[in-house]
Amino acid sequence: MRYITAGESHGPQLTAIIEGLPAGLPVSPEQIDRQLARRQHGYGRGDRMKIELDRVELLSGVRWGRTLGSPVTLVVKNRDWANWLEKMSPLAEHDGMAEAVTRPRPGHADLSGAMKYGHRDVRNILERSSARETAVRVAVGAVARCLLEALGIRIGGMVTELGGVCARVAAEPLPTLWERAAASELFCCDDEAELEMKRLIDHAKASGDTLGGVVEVQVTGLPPGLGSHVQWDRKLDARLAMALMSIQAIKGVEVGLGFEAARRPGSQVHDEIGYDPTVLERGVVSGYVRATNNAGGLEGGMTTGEPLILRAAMKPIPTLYTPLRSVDLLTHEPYEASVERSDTCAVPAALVVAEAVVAIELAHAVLEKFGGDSLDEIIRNRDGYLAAVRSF
Ligand SMILES: Cc1cc2nc3c(=O)[nH]c(=O)nc-3n(C[C@H](O)[C@H](O)[C@H](O)COP(=O)(O)O)c2cc1C
Ligand SMILES: C=C(O[C@@H]1CC(C(=O)O)=C[C@@H](OP(=O)(O)O)[C@H]1O)C(=O)O
Repeated sequence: MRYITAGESHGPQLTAIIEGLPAGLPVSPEQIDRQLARRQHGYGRGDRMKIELDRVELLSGVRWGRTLGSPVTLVVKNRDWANWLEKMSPLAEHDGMAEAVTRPRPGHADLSGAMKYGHRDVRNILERSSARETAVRVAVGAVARCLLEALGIRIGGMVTELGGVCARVAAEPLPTLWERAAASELFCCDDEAELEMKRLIDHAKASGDTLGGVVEVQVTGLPPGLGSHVQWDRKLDARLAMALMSIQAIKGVEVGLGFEAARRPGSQVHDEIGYDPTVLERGVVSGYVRATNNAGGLEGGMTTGEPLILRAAMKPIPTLYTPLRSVDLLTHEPYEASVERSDTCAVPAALVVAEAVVAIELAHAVLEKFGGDSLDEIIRNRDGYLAAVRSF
């Protein structure tokens, strides 16, 4: 399975084409719109989210609610386009530099992109580097989720840190934590920490500053053996890390214990292996059991069958309403950086994007492992494999 996205932040629409999905997969616009709405939610976002009401249009590859096996085209329209018809026109009859953005924002793609592509108007870079693109990536992720859910694989997550405030995550089953996160404005499971996070966002907004944070994505119901140890680009941990790092403003990824593993001796890191045949009676896939899951569900680039635990660190938003120092690209004189309408904090939105890219990578890994051109064929292949694992 592969996909590509296209579209500018203030252009008419965002488009994605997904190739390689099996036939017979139930997909509905409602399932996709639910994820799009989650991405728009979240305390600390700017005024753009008051304009947009993201909805998907399914333009190919789905008929009567099921995939055909042909490429699936997804479109999310930009409502803001109506306000940018002139500034974003594809037609040539415009004074190129009249309203050019020429003071690159530190931390955004502006300066490197302008030098690389030879644009003096930074808008030609920021339109595509903008995280508006993540709207359609979340739509692709929602389709990937449809495949995973058909196989009993569930994805959720929460914001675990924001502006330096850490949430205490109680030792409760994941579905309970996911429900609690869903009820919070910041997708946070710790009410006390959430209040403090909101206070920090208010303060940052009032002072023209911005905040980042950490999101955690969890996945349950995975069979052991997705991904492979045999080649660098088949290792699932590497592929998941790349997917997460591809999200705008993500600067670090952890698997399981993550960086904490580097600080502990092996005896306090690795998850000891036991065998308990009684778990098979409860429908658990394999009799091999682990008392801990410090590995976060991945060993040797393959799933272990334990829940997948991934964290991604988001830097603070680069556009500051109290701008940082920059230089004008036309005069080379020092100036304050340009101010584009902006979010104060988008960590909750980044969680939804992180879940989406993890879903996409896992759907890819499932299709590699179980092959098949239709969902039924994938399920048959999966069941054959699970029978082998059960008696292993
Ligand atoms: C959901 C989301 C919303 C974002 N909103 C903004 C924003 O309003 N203003 C801004 O300057 N950057 C925003 N960013 C971050 C920039 O898009 C990002 O920092 C920029 O593309 C440069 O890429 P890099 O940070 O990965 O190096 C957002 C990122 C995400 C994931
Ligand atoms: C539009 C979205 O996020 C945008 C991401 C973004 C950036 O620079 O990344 C800058 C802002 O764009 P605008 O100036 O048009 O408001 C955000 O609103 C979105 O998430 O849908």
